[in-house]
Amino acid sequence: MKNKIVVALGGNALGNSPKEQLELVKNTAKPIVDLIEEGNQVIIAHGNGPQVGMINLSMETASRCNSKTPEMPFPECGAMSQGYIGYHLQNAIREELLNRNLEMQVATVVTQVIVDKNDDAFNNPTKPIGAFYSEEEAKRLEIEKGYVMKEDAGRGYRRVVPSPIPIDVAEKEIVKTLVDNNHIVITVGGGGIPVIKENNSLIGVPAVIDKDFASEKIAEILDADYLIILTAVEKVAINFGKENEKWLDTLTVDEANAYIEEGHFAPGSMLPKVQAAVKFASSKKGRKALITSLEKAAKGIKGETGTLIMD
Ligand SMILES: Nc1ncnc2c1ncn2[C@@H]1O[C@H](COP(=O)(O)OP(=O)(O)O)[C@@H](O)[C@H]1O
Ligand SMILES: NC(=O)OP(=O)(O)O
Repeated sequence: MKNKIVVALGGNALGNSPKEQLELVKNTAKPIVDLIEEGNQVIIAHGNGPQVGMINLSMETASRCNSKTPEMPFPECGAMSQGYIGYHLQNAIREELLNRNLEMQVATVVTQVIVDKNDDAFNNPTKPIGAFYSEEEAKRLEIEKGYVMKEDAGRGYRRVVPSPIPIDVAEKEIVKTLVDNNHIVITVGGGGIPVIKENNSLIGVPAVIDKDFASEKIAEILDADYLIILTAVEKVAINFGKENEKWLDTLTVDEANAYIEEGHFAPGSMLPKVQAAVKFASSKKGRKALITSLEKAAKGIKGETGTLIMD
C-alpha cells in the first residue's frame, strides 16, 4: 500500500440536480479509482451545500402545499443528502472498479459528527446552502421564510445556516474496520449529520458542518498520510482574482497562517480548505495536505501540480 488518502470532494464533483449528479459522478469516480489502482487506500468525503438546500426547500414547499407531507427536520435533510449523494457516488465508483477488473467493495456509511451544543456557530450562521439568488430575491426570502441570506464569494446570495466545528465521528470504529479490511468507504458526507451527545443519545441539530473540517477530522482519526481537497481550481492563489494573483505550488504551515491573517482566502470557499489543510499538516509529522482540482488529483499526488501544504 502506498498512501492512506482521505479525498474531500467539492461541489463541482456533484452538480445541482439528480440528473447532473448522476452524470458528473462518472467523471468523479475516475481519478478516485486512479488513486486506488495505483495502490493507495482511499477514503471519500464530500460536500452537500447545494443538495441539502434543495432537499430542505423541497420538503418545506411540499409540506406547506400538501397536508399529507410531513415537515422534515433539518438534520433529517442532511441524512437524506448523505444517502442520495452516497448512492450515486458508490455506484459510479463500483462501476469504474469493475471496468478495471479491480475486486474491491465500496459503501457509504451514514455518518454522524458530534458537535458542541454551545458552539458559537449556532448564534452566527455562515454556511451557504442551496441555490444562488439575486439581492432582491434574498431580501424577500429573509422576510417570507425567516432565512438568513448572505452574499457568497461574489457569486450571488445564498441561505446560510450554522456550521459548528466537528469534535468527533460517531461511527469512527466502523469506518476504521472497513478501511483496515481494504474496503472503500464514503463517510462524513456533507460534513456528517451534526449531532450533540446527551447521555446515551445522539440528537440531530439544524446545521451543516464544513466538509473540509469533517474530512480533516476523519483523516486524523484514520491516521491518513494525505488529505486531498478537490475543488474547482488547480491551485491555491494569493491575491486571488487580482492583477498580482500568484498560484502556489507549496505552502508551509507558517506561510499558510500568515496568508490567512492577510485575508487571501475567501471565507466559506478557500479559507476552510486552507485551514483544514493547515490543521492536518500540523497534526503529526509527515502528514501532508493537497488542494487541487478533481481532474488533476492523480498528477497532484505525484507532486506534479496542486498546492501542497506541509509543516
Ligand atoms: N485564494 C484563493 N485561491 C484559489 N481559489 C480561491 C481563493 N479564494 C477563493 N477562491 C475560490 O474558491 C473556490 C473553491 O471554493 P468552493 O467553490 O466553495 O469549494 P467546493 O469545491 O468545496 O464547493 C474556487 O473555485 C475559487 O473560485
Ligand atoms: N457540507 C459542506 O461543506 O458542503 P459544501 O462543500 O457543498 O459547501
